[in-house]
Amino acid sequence: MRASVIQIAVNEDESVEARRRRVAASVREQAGADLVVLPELWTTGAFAYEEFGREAEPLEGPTYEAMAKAASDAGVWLHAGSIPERDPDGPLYNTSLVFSPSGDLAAAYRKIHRFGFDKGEAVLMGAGAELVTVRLPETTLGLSTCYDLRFPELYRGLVDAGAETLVVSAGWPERRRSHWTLLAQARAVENQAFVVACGTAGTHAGVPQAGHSIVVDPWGEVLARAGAGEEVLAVEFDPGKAAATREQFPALKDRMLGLQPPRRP
Ligand SMILES: NC(=O)CCC(=O)C(=O)O
Repeated sequence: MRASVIQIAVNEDESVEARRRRVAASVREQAGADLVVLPELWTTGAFAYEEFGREAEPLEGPTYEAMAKAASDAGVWLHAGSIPERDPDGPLYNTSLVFSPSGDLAAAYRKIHRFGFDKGEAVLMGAGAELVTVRLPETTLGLSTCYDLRFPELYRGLVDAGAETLVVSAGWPERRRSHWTLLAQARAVENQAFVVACGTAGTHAGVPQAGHSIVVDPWGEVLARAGAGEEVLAVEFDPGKAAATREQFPALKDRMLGLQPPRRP
């Protein structure tokens, strides 16, 4: 299976429309790949909180249109990263879109864990409530977004739903780059799954981005790693390795569910 991870630079000197055109062109250049992955909130930047409301789109808005067309032009499965979605009946959501090679929407995932504690995304956006998997011919994707990476139970839920390739679409800051790499490898090892983690480059809202998108195999080996700048990370892997690893080293079968909390003295 061939995957292209497009690590986009999100800088404020480029308009959203210009970036949308540039990203669509980059997706088209990936014809021949099976899966293309984009980062979180690449229209605005994940930390450009003031832009969320201004640039929010309905689900089937301009980014949806451009990415659906790019997916069908290239004939690839496209995880188009996430958009600030304006739900007509509710709040904003940080919503990832996945398109099939014919340009049809295969899945939409509303980010479950919002970043910012008592500000930023955590107060500006609503929380998703549903795990999302997508069946591709070669593997089943489990979807997640950025801060979700810190919550292992989400990935266990995705594994229980059949995921063998965990996609993380992110706008992770440089300041916590070591966490990004460590957690991507941890999620791969503990879930015996591929992790395809795509971040942003550049600086927006004064927050330098980590870049360093990474693809990890179910044994925790790093198959490919990007640098700090804009880059397309192309990687080929055998998706069957997830099932093989789970069979040869069946640690997932030893999970002890429903543990009791410690008894109070
Ligand atoms: N956009 C995000 O979710 C940022 C997450 C982050 O900075 C962190 O977990 O650290």
